[in-house]
Amino acid sequence: MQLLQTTDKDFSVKFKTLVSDRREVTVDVSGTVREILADVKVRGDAAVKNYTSRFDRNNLQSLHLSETFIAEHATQCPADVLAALEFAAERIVAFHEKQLPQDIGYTDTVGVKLGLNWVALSQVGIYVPGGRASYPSSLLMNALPAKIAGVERIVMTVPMPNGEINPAVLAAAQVAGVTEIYGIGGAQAIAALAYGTESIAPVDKIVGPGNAYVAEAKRQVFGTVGIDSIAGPSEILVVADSQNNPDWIAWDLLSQAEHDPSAQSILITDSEIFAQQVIKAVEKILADLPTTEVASASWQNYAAIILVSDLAQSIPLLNQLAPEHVELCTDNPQLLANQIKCAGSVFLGRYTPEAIGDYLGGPNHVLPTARSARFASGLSVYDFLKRITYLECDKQALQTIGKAAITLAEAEGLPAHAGSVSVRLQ
Ligand SMILES: NC(=O)c1ccc[n+]([C@@H]2O[C@H](COP(=O)([O-])OP(=O)(O)OC[C@H]3O[C@@H](n4cnc5c(N)ncnc54)[C@H](O)[C@@H]3O)[C@@H](O)[C@H]2O)c1
Ligand SMILES: N[C@H](CO)Cc1c[nH]c[nH+]1
Ligand SMILES: [Zn+2]
Repeated sequence: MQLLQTTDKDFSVKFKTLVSDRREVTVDVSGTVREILADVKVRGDAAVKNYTSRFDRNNLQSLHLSETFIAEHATQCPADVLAALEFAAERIVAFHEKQLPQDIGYTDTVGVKLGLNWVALSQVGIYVPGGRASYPSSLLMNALPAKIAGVERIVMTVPMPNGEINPAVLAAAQVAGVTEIYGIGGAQAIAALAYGTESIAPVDKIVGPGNAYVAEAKRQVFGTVGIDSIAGPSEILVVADSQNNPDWIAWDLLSQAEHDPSAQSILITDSEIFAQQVIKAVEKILADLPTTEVASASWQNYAAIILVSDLAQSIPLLNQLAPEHVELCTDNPQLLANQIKCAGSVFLGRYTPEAIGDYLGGPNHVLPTARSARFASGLSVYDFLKRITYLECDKQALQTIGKAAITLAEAEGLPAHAGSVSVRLQ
């Protein structure tokens, strides 16, 4: 963990380093992924089975999980977990339904009819990670917006290390209404979704988080299919005054650190005493945290505390860092929130821990990381929609706007363009 102070002489140099620091896996997986993709493209199911046996120690007879398998395993999900999944789904659906956009249609002053229609993608693949941990919450966050958008075919892949699967994942699939599920993961699952195999029909877009192999595979199949953003290691930035309970803030910082050794937690505060209290609280929690190995590595290597003289100074710093999650733990959080330009998702006040957003706040938890919040947004219903525009001129409308089109076509040296308009004006 590093402590920076805006009054330090070398603050701007240190802050620049913090902003530009790359935390992604340094191992180059692109060669391995390229080989896996090429193999699956040629050998289909046989290649997928081969990699599933090698990387997940799972000798699948069939890649597809049968209705009976899904039902039998889903019933093993504890009742309280199922109830929580259903509660989460209701809240996620309620928020995402409000995102459905309106079509546009109007006739302009010269009689041209114009329109823009939103159309759902036909078939999408959702990748649910399952290597080190299982993520039923990510299944809901990926599948429910697709359902709301109106996607007809939602295909899910989830790895099953040693042939095992967390029943909560299959219960979440039932809650979200996902029925076409394959027990595969990694680059081989992305290849199967993008190119298709004997048993998996290809999709048009692949969404969902995953490890370095999954992320690289998504990068390499982009173009053959669409993808969402590449969601890397988690990040949290907490802006907190000294009126906060240091324990609460320590738990918030560690909630994202425990995801990945490359996760990043940052605290911006105007009180040095409070900063020291948070550091102590983090160390105390880490001593007993079951996920301490991962969380400690993240805290030691990537955490930062920035001391400012006034919390208003946090805004330009925050906008440069463009973090995945921001917590504003102050009395009047809206004042700061209004000035945020670059962040994935913002959590306001002392009673909105980011973990609520990870599970059931309503907004999506698949968010831009590694400063991509400068230009990207979290997963939403829009990721599963396309736009098609419409235009209709009648004879009179074409007379009015056609001449200028002919002039522009001639200026571009494209006589067939000019001709296709002028023949209709004669
Ligand atoms: N941003 C989000 O919304 C969000 C949500 C949940 C999880 N995550 C992140 O997703 C990631 C999940 O990673 P994971 O590993 O647990 O599961 P995963 O499902 O992404 O990866 C498991 C797969 O990786 C492949 N693999 C493993 N080692 C390999 C090797 N040596 N060569 C080739 N392929 C190999 C295997 O095929 C295996 O099936 C974590 O980084 C987690 O933080 C992000
Ligand atoms: N915080 C993660 C996204 O950065 C999402 C998640 C899933 N489960 C718990 N958390
Ligand atoms: Zn989380």
